[in-house]
Amino acid sequence: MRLITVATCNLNQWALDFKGNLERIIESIKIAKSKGAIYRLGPELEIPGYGCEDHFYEQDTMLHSWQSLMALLKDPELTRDIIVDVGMPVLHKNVRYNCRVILSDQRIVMICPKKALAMDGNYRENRWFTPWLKSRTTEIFPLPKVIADIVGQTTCVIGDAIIATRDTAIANETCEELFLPNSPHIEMGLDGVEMIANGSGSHHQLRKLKQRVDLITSATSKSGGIYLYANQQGCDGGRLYFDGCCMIMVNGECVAQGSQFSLVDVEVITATIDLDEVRSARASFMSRCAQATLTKEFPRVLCDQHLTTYKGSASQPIPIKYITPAEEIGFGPACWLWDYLRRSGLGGYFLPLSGGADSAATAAIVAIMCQLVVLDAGKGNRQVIADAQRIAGAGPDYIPTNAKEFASRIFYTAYLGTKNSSDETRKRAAEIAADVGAVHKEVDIEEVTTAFGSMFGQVSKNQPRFKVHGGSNRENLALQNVQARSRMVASYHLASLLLWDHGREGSLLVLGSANCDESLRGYMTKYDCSSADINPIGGISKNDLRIFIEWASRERNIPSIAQVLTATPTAELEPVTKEYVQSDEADMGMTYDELSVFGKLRKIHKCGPVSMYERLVSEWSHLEPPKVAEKVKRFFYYYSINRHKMTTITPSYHAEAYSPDDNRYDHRPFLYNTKWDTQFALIDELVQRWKSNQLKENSDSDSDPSHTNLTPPVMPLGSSTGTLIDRHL
Ligand SMILES: Nc1ncnc2c1ncn2[C@@H]1O[C@H](COP(=O)(O)OP(=O)(O)OC[C@H]2O[C@@H]([n+]3cccc(C(=O)O)c3)[C@H](O)[C@@H]2O)[C@@H](O)[C@H]1O
Ligand SMILES: Nc1ncnc2c1ncn2[C@@H]1O[C@H](COP(=O)(O)OP(=O)(O)OP(=O)(O)O)[C@@H](O)[C@H]1O
Ligand SMILES: NC(=O)CC[C@H](N)C(=O)O
Repeated sequence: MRLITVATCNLNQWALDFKGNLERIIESIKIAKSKGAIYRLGPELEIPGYGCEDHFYEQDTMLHSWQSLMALLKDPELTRDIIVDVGMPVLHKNVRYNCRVILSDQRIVMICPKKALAMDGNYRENRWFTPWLKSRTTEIFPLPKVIADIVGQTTCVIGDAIIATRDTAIANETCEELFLPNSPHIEMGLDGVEMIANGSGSHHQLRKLKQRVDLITSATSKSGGIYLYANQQGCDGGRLYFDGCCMIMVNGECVAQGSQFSLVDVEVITATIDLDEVRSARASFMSRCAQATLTKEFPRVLCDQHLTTYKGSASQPIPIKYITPAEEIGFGPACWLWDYLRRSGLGGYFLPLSGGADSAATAAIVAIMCQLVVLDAGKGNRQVIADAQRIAGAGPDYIPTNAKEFASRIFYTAYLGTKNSSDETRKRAAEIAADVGAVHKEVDIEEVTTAFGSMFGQVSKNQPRFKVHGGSNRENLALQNVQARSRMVASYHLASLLLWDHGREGSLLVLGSANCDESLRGYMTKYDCSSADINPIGGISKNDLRIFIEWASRERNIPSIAQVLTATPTAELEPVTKEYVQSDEADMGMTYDELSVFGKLRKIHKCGPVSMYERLVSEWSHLEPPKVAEKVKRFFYYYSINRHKMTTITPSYHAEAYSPDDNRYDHRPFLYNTKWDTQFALIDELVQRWKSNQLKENSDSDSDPSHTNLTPPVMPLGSSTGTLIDRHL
């Protein structure tokens, strides 16, 4: 047995919070050492924080990063008997790299720049960094004088190399590199690297953890070896929630796993691994050995440390813990809201609560946040207790022990009724607020909207009417929108005064609750309650929210929210008559299920109108192509007339791959030709072609007595012939 004890962590870093970031790094090193680890891995760019974005251009960010590194090197204890692997940006020959810096015994062993940058979806690393493209090449890096003065070392190695200790070989692979078809761990593993250290900055997305775990499992089961995975955890200043889940895997099995969602700022996990297990697995895998002998060697940088011991016992495999999407929606946004609140310096949240599904889900997420705070306070988490005391405006003796009681200090809701509001939604809102412990107000905003009516009377003799009263579409929309917009102004007014009214300092953050699907369709009033400070559910589809509501009502002690599942979603902006009750899906001209499909095809599968039509003709076999064409065209029409609303959409928690958030994720124009002339003309041609084929087939079958199948077949994609443009040319 040759045992090695290693540590990795989840750190809740915050962009540009150099002091806090350094404190958390130091704490993680101390914990790792106290658990006997000889290697400590931290998240990607942990020194300045992963999300510095354009601040990476600033020389100040470099300067402060070196200052933090200097602090780590200055204290002889921190790097004694342990290899410390930290992430920071490094400028080499006037080129900026996203690097791992390897420290040992107050020396810099080497600097490993990231070789493949993350550039899709939310990631734009190539905007600030250059990948290290010189495979198996190292150069001399002259250390800044301040560092050289401390460590007595003037240069170190930078580049694509392996760290060779006296008894093993270790290499870095940074975040995105794990996701590549040709990951560094493949060649490095073949070249004898026994442990890969991956410091990541990887964000949460619903159902994504499995992909990450599968990649690490496959990396270590195919080639054998140890894999250390560290991640940022929390909101580091943007829309993303980094979901931790630090892990240690050996030969395809997990031996330690950290939390995915947590309020703990520093979480260190360790495992003791028998290196002989790795050696034996590899050396008996004969076809791998043959490949290994052919592998071109990487440069090795020596680190004169002995990492293994013969004493102790190895950690045993554990099952990987996955949670359900409903739990992910509950815990991810709740942790994000907590980080946002404590870091914003404000005194709590305000939510306009309508008694409908979306604001009910948002209220439930705040309730779960309060539950997590109470749970962590109960475990003695001093940071959580201190933050809770400050936010709640309570004294040093206050310890939150009851989630509803804590909510009553930091969560305010209001039902903002007009004459179109129903008793049913008003009652539901009050019950939900009581269930989550919020301070709830009922405010009548009818007078405010009437005042807008009088204002219009000053400029016109015409008084707009609702459609049900004989008004036009335009009048109908204007009368709806003034109610919705007044709610937004009322919300900010209440948020700025409610704490004052309760004799407390500060003000509240306004929560928005537009979901991903209605944003995509633009079924919302611009600058209404969708224009809030932040929105925990803006990246979540209506269907997932329903799953979440069902779970939260059952498992998180919020029974009243279950009522919204059976209620018809309605904006309650139009008068109810005997013949008419406003309903979301009827208004939108499409169902939430259909919207989810359109959303995924548009964003994830990169479909324009024609490809979407073609895909859906084959997937929606219950509909005939003319119906599919109508639905696709309707979707693109509404999507494009409302796209401008995405430019001002409230920043929301990114949770869904088909999020339409224009600001960071889904970059598109916001002024479209909403006629889509060319695109819709081709769809019409394809429909025409289908109709002609139908006629032909019907007439063929009429003349063929053996043909008994009367159901019109759906034409397979690309099988059509004719004189029209062939899409598949
Ligand atoms: N191309 C363009 N670029 C930039 N801005 C553009 C624009 N076209 C219109 N606009 C602007 O956008 C305005 C139209 O958008 P907007 O005012 O939102 O109004 P609009 O989209 O016409 O109506 C809002 C819709 O949301 C529905 N809704 C449903 C459920 C809840 C709520 C709610 O709020 O509670 C609302 C409501 O029933 C209605 O159908 C125009 O008046 C103009 O100011
Ligand atoms: N009567 C109301 N009182 C308070 N807030 C309201 C009211 N009506 C609407 N809102 C706010 O405006 C937002 C958008 O309204 P909309 O009718 O679109 O609701 P929704 O998206 O269907 O959500 P919900 O299911 O919460 O009603 C709501 O989520 C809520 O925050
Ligand atoms: N920082 C990174 O390289 C992250 C990229 C990676 N694809 C992820 O989502 O986890």
